[in-house]
Amino acid sequence: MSEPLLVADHLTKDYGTFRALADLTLSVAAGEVVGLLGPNGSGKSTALRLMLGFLKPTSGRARIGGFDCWADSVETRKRVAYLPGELRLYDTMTGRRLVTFLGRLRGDAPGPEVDALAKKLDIDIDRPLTHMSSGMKRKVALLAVLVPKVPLIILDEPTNTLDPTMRDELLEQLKSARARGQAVLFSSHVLQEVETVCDRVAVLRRGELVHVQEMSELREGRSVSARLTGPPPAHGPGGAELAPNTVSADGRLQMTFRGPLPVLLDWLARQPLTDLVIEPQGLAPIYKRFHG
Ligand SMILES: Nc1ncnc2c1ncn2[C@@H]1O[C@H](COP(=O)(O)OP(=O)(O)OP(=O)(O)O)[C@@H](O)[C@H]1O
Repeated sequence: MSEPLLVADHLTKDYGTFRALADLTLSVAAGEVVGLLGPNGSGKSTALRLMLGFLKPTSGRARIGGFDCWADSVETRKRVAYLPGELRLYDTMTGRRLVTFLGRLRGDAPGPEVDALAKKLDIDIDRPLTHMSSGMKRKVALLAVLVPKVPLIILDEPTNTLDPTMRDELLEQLKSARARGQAVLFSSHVLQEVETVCDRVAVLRRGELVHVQEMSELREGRSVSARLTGPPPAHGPGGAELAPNTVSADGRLQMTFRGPLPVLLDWLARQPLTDLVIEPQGLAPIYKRFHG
């Protein structure tokens, strides 16, 4: 069986005596969207820059399409479109010239999709970049990343400086990229955006991978919060055992339920409730476990 599109294999980076990334092993398959989640300084950008061949690993390696990201960086970069966390654009160009220039560097001639995408992102790409706000420049950079149909898109905190409408548009664009079979790896510290779009989420803490979450597992779960006015129930939904701290001393019920909704509703209907919230299970409790 061939290896996944992107493979990080015990990837480690020290800056002097400081270990910014420790032993990261992670893969991204074609057509998969993976989020790299962690607070400031947890090693997200370092991981992405190692995968792009901008940094030499202290030990371990990363491969894209079977090529080593450091030793064969020309080959690996042909397969990747990258949005850096901090932009350095050629300010004298218009947005259109920049996108065309970057396309030509990889041997593509961007077609009419540039204008369609510019319209969706609500940018005038014929304005010089010097006349654009930082959010507009970021949208031009996003356009340059979304136009080429490369196997892998890597984005470092792509929603930074985007307004909420544009953030949603970007997430839609990432879903479209997945539907075309492109893989996406992006860093973020915003739980809600990774929940919306990712197939898998990798949580970093101080340079270490502390958790990998398949989002499909969470989407099957529901988080239930309620207040009980009577004694705690003897059993959970469908007669299942209840975990010991499901109901606190002051009557607050907090649980996760996986199973058919009617079973949950039937059980809840028989409890002495004054308050009830049922939500899709999100990443928040998992993230809090590592970054509480
Ligand atoms: N060139 C460098 N020299 C020394 N230390 C560095 C260098 N670049 C990053 N670091 C340190 O490595 C750690 C990881 O940084 P990195 O930029 O990878 O984190 P991050 O998760 O992307 O953070 P943010 O969310 O703030 O962008 C931080 O402690 C940072 O200070």
